[in-house]
Amino acid sequence: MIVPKSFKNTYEEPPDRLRDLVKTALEDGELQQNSSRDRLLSDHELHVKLLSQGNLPTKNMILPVPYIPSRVSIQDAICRKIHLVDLKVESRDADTCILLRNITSPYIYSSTIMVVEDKNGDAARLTISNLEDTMVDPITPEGTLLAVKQPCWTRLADGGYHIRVDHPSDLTLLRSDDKLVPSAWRAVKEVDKSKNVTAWKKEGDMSFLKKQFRKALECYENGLAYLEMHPSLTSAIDLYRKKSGVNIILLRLDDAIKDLSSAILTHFSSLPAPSSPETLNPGAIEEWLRNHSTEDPLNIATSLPKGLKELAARIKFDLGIYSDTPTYDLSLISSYVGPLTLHVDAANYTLNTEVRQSEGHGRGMFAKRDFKVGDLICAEKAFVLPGYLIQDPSSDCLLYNLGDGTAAPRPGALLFKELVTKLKYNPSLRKAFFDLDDGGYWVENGYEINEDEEEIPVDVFRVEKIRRLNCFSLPTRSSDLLHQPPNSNPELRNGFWIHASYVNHSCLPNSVRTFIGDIHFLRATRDIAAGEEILHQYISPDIDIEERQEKLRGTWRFECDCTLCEVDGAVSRDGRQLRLKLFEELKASVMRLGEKGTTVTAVKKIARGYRQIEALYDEDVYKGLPRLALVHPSLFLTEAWRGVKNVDKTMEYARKLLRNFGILVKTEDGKLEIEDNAGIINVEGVRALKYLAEGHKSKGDEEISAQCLEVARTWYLIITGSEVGMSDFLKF
Ligand SMILES: C[S@@+](CC[C@H](N)C(=O)[O-])C[C@H]1O[C@@H](n2cnc3c(N)ncnc32)[C@H](O)[C@@H]1O
Repeated sequence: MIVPKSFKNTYEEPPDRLRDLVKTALEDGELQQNSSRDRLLSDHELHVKLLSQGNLPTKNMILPVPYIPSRVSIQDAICRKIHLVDLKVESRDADTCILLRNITSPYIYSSTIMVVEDKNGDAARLTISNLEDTMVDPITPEGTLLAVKQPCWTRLADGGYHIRVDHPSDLTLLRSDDKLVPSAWRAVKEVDKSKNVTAWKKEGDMSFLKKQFRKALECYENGLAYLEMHPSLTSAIDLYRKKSGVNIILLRLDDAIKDLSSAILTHFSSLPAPSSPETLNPGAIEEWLRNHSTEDPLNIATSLPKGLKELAARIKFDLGIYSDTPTYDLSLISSYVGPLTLHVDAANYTLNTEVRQSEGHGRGMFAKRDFKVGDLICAEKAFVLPGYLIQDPSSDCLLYNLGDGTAAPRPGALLFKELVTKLKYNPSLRKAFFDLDDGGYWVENGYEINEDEEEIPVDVFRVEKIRRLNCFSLPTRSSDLLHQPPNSNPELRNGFWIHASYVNHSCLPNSVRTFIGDIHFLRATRDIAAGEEILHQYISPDIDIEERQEKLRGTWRFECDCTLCEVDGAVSRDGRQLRLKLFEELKASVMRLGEKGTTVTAVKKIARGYRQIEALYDEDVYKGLPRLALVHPSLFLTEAWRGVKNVDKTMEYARKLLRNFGILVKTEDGKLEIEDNAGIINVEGVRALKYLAEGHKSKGDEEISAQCLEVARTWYLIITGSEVGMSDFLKF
């Protein structure tokens, strides 16, 4: 087929044009003439052809103006069945549903697009958004029967209309024997009766190797159907095991549990009579797989073959195993993790923290016991952390939210899609996710919260709200950040941790979060008493209080009320602006120096500028608090004095650097003392301690030097999550 030169890809929607459409779409509600069937089909064919030729743009995932998912069941009598001729422009009725049949091979890129027909033979374009789908293993191959709830004609940016499905629960794939399916469509595709179980298994395995996971599931199911007529326990165990493994890959843990449970029951029924634990039934096995513990009260695992035991362990780790000891082999975990291997088989440790109402911050996380500086407060495996190669352009995508005009780059867009997929296929995991802060979205949109609701619907707009308010940005391993060249801006991943989502923000935190692959560690940066709220920094604080409050307001809709914000906020506007002006001037001088190279005279000039800013901080007011406008200048001066080998000045400015983070260091009577340790612990602080250790050693104060290094080691662990690379980092 020749693609005409004038061809325009109207399947990849330009967000700017859609944004304009959103603004003008309000007057709608009329019936609309659709394109002809022939035109739709030829247009579709061209798009599929173009896609198969490669040359793919960045994926634009688009969330339109929010609407609530339909809550009626398609099987309910109140759910009115309508046809394509009944659809109205930009107007949806939550009690309606349309039955459709896909008559094309789908186009799968930013979304899944196909041409469908209804019972009357009318045709239309259907776009399914927000679901993981692939051309090699499409969710809706040609011939698929679908029911779409609350359908409406949605305007396309380049003219024309389509039915657009955003909420996964508004779409149901129908089996051909479903009573809703019109009789004309019931010409059931006969299962190939000539195939025996071995043939189905083989075909399933081949599909699996070609990454056609859904096809593999279908083959294994056909194999199991064959076994109903020709029973074989060994084959049944094998097929259930394979299905369970495929479901894990597809993130369908609820289904994987059912399959594994069937495999285990079949296994026990194949053994001589008393081998099976007494009260074994599907419920008991499911309970064991979901008990979040290594405990096995019914002693199921012991007599399982290796394959089933491994699957059980995989599922248990994916659902989270909770341990009561904070013991982790950090070097080993760290050595497993790489750009494509984020998954770590490690247990969660959360029992010494609890979530409860905090004062003025909504819910928060609280200490249930005392923690010492450096202690692990909690550790948790990710709910979702998408794996992809950061340099790989084929995973480039953006998520446009037309409702609030925001756009999330690749890390957020991929996290959103994987969250929607995981929630869609695992109703059992929805409650914990949807309990999180959605910024009031659901209530504001009139959705009644029903605690007993059996199946919480997956509202994609709500998922996105929760993602934005609760996700973390992270490197593959926190220690990787220490090895980045200065001023480099590496792309960070976006991941989701449920327990950690309850930690509130403070610019003066008492904990620091780190990541090794998909495990999150939170450590105490100072001693914390039982009952205290655990706080970390959502973002490192800007020097300018207005800017930092603006950032917190913009993303999280609150203003920080920590002591630093209180004190910074009490400085007059003129005073703050003078600080900023001097800071900017000093920064420009440092930049100019960078071009010429550093001399002692030049460093002294910067030190004068430093003192000018320092004079603007009232030491009584800022006692024990960070002086953020002095952090970068003191950092520069510490390195500069070290560069010209002036030990005393290096130590003086290293101490000042720590002071500017709110950490007072005294080295009197041959002892290191860290006073008022309420400040901010980060890599610069660790480096400052290392320089102090180096300086004291060169002066023969071995003991203080060793004490500085000891504190530096604890801080290194706090900020990277492990000891990996510590001795190299602290070497001098
Ligand atoms: C990641 S959630 C933290 C848990 C949340 N408090 C809850 O009840 O689920 C982020 C939200 O918590 C609230 N929050 C966090 N830190 C806060 C603070 N320092 N002051 C006021 N609200 C805060 C804000 O509403 C923010 O959008």
